[in-house]
Amino acid sequence: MALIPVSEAQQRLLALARPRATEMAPIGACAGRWLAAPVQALRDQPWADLSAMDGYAVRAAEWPGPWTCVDESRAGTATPHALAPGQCSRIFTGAPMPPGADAVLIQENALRDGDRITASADPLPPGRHVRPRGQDFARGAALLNPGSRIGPAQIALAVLAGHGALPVRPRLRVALLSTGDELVPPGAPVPPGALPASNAAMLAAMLAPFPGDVIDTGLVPDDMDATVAALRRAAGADIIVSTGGASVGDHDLVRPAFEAVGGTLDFWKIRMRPGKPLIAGTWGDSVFLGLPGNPVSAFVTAHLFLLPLVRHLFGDPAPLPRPIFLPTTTALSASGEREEYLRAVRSDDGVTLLASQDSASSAALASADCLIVRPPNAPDVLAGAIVPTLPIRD
Ligand SMILES: Nc1nc2c(c(=O)[nH]1)N[C@H]1C(S)=C(S)[C@@H](COP(=O)(O)OP(=O)(O)OC[C@H]3O[C@@H](n4cnc5c(N)ncnc54)[C@H](O)[C@@H]3O)O[C@H]1N2
Ligand code: MOO
Repeated sequence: MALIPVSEAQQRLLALARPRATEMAPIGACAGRWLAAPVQALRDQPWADLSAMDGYAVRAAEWPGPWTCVDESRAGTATPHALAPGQCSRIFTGAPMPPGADAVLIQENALRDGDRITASADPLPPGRHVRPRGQDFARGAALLNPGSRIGPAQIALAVLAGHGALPVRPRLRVALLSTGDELVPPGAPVPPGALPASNAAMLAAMLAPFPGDVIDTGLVPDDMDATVAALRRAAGADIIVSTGGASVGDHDLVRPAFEAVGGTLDFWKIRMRPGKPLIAGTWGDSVFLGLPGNPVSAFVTAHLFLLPLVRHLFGDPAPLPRPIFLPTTTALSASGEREEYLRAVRSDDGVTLLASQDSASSAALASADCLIVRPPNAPDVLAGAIVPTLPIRD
């Protein structure tokens, strides 16, 4: 198969995903998801003209008083009594204005003598310290659009609008397979020839912000039967992700095992560095992604393919990472025929390439906070040139 360009591979991968049904999720389970349908206000907010301050509800035209204080309105009061001319009501923040009152004299500006209230400062314009009914939103108003991300502020708005659940895509099930005879679990003794398996833990951390379950099917030896069995354990997940065994060596069995279980390959090998041997296809309702084993390759391909696929399955209308454009602080040499994703760090001066660009250099990856994107066959550029950069850390 010819190497395919990154952008084409991303589009093809997203097109493999089947649309998922919408569910109503309790509001406490909605953070980090995307709305699947519009959200309208089920009520007026505020529900009535409310006081914004603690003080006295008065008729502004009667300033500076005196008023006779005849009642009290507090948050929770449903039907405050109407005021006659010359009357006022004690009122607290969030309480409904009594009919007849149109302003609030804050208590710091009031002189009180028994029930007799007088203003001590500043004329009161009508509407002073009053939040009119529906000022925030009116019943029926369109508040949030489909495709918008649900964060803390959107949750507050939806709750105030009367919602206890929101329409979203269901939690995602992602199964992980780590292939390689050499792998031992994190923290286990590492005999000669062995390597701690870091990819599954890294991918689980990358997936952590998204609601769902990560199913780690464990370490899979480089053996056809074992790889097939691991894929069967992963069956039914929305996304199945393997790492390692994606390339062309005798022990790279992921692609043949995927085809042996009945998976349909869509593409293999991308014109990118690192990450060339990426495999993508479908198996039943699952999307399969075979990432390369090198930790940096696995990270970069997860960032460019797995996370956009996850966002797409949650209904994000713009799931692909968006570059920002920064000056490079050093000259960059010409790139080869593959698109390059160079590990780099950002500062006030721009973006600086890290010394090690080896796709096995986990230390360089851990100090990087962005990737400089070099298009295929890009020429040398001098320090100061503006280059597309993908942030990889919050
Ligand atoms: N003759 C060729 N050789 C290679 C090619 C090629 O085109 N022709 N491609 C190279 C590229 S590019 C990459 S990337 C690697 C990745 O290939 P694989 O996906 O088959 O990965 P492995 O060979 O299984 O492992 C590579 C490397 O990563 C380590 N590894 C594997 N799994 C994990 C894990 N879970 N945690 C941490 N490290 C892991 C593994 O021990 C190897 O050192 O192939 C090139 N070869
Ligand atoms: O594409 Mo590989 O990931 O360069 O090392």
